[in-house]
Formats: sequence, structure tokens, C-alpha cells
Amino acid sequence: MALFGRKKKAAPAPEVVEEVPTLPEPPAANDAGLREWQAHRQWVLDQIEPLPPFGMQVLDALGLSLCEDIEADIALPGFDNAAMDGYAVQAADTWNASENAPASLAVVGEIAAGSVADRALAPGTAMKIMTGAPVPEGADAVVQYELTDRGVEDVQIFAQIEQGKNIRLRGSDIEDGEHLMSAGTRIDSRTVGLLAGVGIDKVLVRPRPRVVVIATGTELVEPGLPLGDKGELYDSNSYMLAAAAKAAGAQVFRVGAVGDDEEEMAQIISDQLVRADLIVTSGGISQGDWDVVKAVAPSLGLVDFAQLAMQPGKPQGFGLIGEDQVPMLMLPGNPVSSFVSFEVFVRPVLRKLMGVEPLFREPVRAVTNTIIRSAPGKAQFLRGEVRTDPGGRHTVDLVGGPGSHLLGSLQKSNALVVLEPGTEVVPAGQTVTTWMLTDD
Ligand SMILES: Nc1nc2c(c(=O)[nH]1)N[C@H]1C(S)=C(S)[C@@H](COP(=O)(O)OP(=O)(O)OC[C@H]3O[C@@H](n4cnc5c(N)ncnc54)[C@H](O)[C@@H]3O)O[C@H]1N2
Ligand code: MOO
Repeated sequence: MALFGRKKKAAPAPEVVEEVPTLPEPPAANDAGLREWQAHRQWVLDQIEPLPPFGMQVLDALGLSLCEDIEADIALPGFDNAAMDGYAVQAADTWNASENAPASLAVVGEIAAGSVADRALAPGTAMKIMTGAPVPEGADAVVQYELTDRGVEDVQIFAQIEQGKNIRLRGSDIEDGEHLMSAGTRIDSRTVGLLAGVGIDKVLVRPRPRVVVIATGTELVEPGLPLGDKGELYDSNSYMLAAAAKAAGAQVFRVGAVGDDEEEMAQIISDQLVRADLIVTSGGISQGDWDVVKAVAPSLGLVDFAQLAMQPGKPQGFGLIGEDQVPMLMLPGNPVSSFVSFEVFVRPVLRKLMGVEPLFREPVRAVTNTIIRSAPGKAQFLRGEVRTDPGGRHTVDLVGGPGSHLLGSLQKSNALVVLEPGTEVVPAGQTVTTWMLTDD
């Protein structure tokens, strides 16, 4: 019988296995369930892409990393010019001139900066010339006023002047076409000066990362407002982290403290994504019953929470949030823990976004003035005051104890003393690694 009109049984549709995106495998924990801070830092950095280059006015580019090689289109100076206010002359006309037997030359013109002589300088004549004005053709030296009688029609010159004296030659600073700087140069004030000097108004740089800083905790009160009597304290972290990010070159949006409400927290983070290259949160990532960041973050993106073998800064969170996978670093709430976490993780991330090298603080070796004890099995980041003696030798004193609530001693310190997990006691007189906490 014909099969016409009969429906064939449809083949079963192949099962579509939707791939669930995940973060790359994080570094393994040690036997104590703790992750090494260097491995964690590298894993985080591996997921950060430098920001794409952007054209900016040279002044706005201060502190940013250049993304192009720069060559000079002009020479500096652009023309031979006077280094002194005086007279342009031919050096030969001053031979044997002295106090008693001055050379006398007719003054045939005057050249101010920003103007040129209307003719070449003839032998036996002089032209008044001001600092920076183009040296007229025919002249090969400039005599400063102090060696003359400052004559108007004729000038008496009281000294013999050598050829080339007080003339700044074209290209003696920068030659036309000279390579000035390479991609990767960090733009400082002198670089801004040179760029402007060769007529460049805009450069291609990696822009300032836009960093949103969010503090969490129902107990937090905005500075300037009165504290209540229910265990409130002022939100110092969002200010400190915002300041540290700013000092590192970021454009910062500080979001005041958010209470421990999951829905509100999720909404605020989502709202901030549009203006963030990086989100930094503080608090709410430990084992507490109201650790809101830890509770909410998994619903917003790909996240990782870990305990690190470091003190302070043990709990750390990292995520790629929202459709654009905006990186989010979730720092512990204790003020010193927040600060140390900024130094160890956030600052290198900011520098990577900005394309600024080196990513990490240059370690400075210092001799400790006192015995130092460290928690076993953890890296320890202690606050210290490093002093440098006139011979360049660094010594360090600890400031305050290891407590991660000690904001006062943090402020008094100028360095972190960094001890690796294997180090439990360092006797006085031994050398330790420090990171100088300079604002840059
Ligand atoms: N059962 C456990 N408890 C805790 C552990 C643990 O392993 N097991 N770890 C401790 C460590 S270490 C740290 S660090 C903290 C980190 O906790 P959170 O990140 O959840 O931080 P919070 O609980 O929100 O706050 C801790 C502390 O810091 C104060 N704080 C928070 N934010 C600010 C701010 N913006 N300005 C000033 N001070 C702030 C907050 O009031 C708390 O006193 O967890 C330990 N607990
Ligand atoms: O590790 Mo927590 O960061 O000590 O205070």
C-alpha cells in the first residue's frame, strides 16, 4: 500500500547541550583549604584585558599609558635662536674687543621673539635680539646686554665673542623625525611638555578605568551624619578604596554603603555595570549570616569565592558580571583587609587595565628593628614604617599589630611588610620584604 498521505515519524531532535559558561579553573587550595595569594592574583590578572586605546588630549592623558610610538614632526628648537637678550653680531667683528678697546657696531635692527629680521646681518653691524628670537642670517653669535653699553644707534661691545656664542641651534634638542617615545610609556608631566612642545595635542592612550566602589553593611553610616546607638560605624572603606583607585589612576564612582538587602544589592550592582570597567565591593563575603555580596553575586555572573593563605585578606571574591562580563573584585570588609586586598589584587588589575608596567610594587628590602612574628601557614601583610638612612639603607619598624580593624596604625604606616607563609619569626636585624605605599 502506498504510503501517500501518511506522516513519517519525525526523527528525534538532537539534544542541544547548552554550554554553561564558567570561570577558568581557579588555582587549587593547599591541604588547609587555602589558596596561595600569588596564584590567585595571577589567575585574576589572566582574566583582565587591557582597555582599548582611546584618543585623548595630552593633558587628560597624564598618568596614562601611551599606545603609539611618537616621532617628532618638527625640530626643537625649530630655528637658530638667541639664548640671551643682546645683539646678534658676526663674531669676527668683536675680535680683540675689551673693556678699554670696545668694538663699535652700527645697530641696524631689532628682533623680538616671534618676529624675524627683514634682512641679513652685514659685517660691521649688529641687531638687537631678544631671547628666543630667530638669529638673522649672517649673524653667528649673540652678545648679551651685560657685555655692551646697550647702545641704540651704535653699540660698544666690551669683550671678544666666540662664534656660536648664545645661539641655540635648530634641532639641538630634538631632530625633525626623531623617535621620541614608544608605546607603553607612562605619560608624566615632562612627557606632556615634550608632546606639546612638538605640537602634538592628542595621543592614543589606554583610558582611565572606570571603577565603581560599593561598600556593604547595614551598620555603616555615611561620614558627616550622626552615628546611632545600634553598633553603627562610619563607612571608611568606600572612601579609602575610592581614594586608592583614584591615586592609581582610575576614574572612580563611589556608591555609598548599601545595606545587607540582597535584592537592593543585586539591583545596585546591575545598575552600575553600565559605567564600570571594574567593580570593587567591600564586606559581606565571609561566613556571616548576612554576607550579602556572597549571596547575591552568583546570580549576577560567574563568580569565585576563596579563602586565601594570607592575613589580612583571607576571604576574596572575583567575578565576571553581567552580559559584558565586567570584572568584579569582592574584598573583605575589615578596613585593613580591604586596603591590603586593594594593594595585592586591585592595584595590579587597574594597572593591567591601564597597560601600565610594572603591575606590582617593586619590593624594597629593609632591616627590621624589632622581632616580627607571623601567623603560621599564611602570608602576613603587616603595617610598617620604613626609613632610609643617608647611605640608602632601609630599616623598618612595625606600626600597630596584625589586627585587620586597625585603621589608625594603617594611616601611620608608609609600607607593608610582606612575609611568606614559611616565615614565622624574623629576628631583629634581619632583612624583610616591604612594599612602599606611594600614591601612584
Ligand atoms: N566564622 C568566620 N567569621 C569570619 C571569618 C571566617 O573565616 N569565619 N573571617 C574573618 C575575616 S578574616 C574577615 S576579613 C572578615 C571579612 O568579613 P566580610 O568581608 O564579610 O566583612 P563584614 O563582615 O561585612 O565586615 C567585617 C568588619 O569590617 C567592618 N566594615 C565593613 N565594611 C566597612 C566599611 N565600609 N567601612 C568600615 N568598616 C567596615 C564591619 O563593620 C565589620 O566589623 O570576616 C571575619 N569573620
Ligand atoms: O583575613 Mo581577615 O582579612 O584577617 O581580617
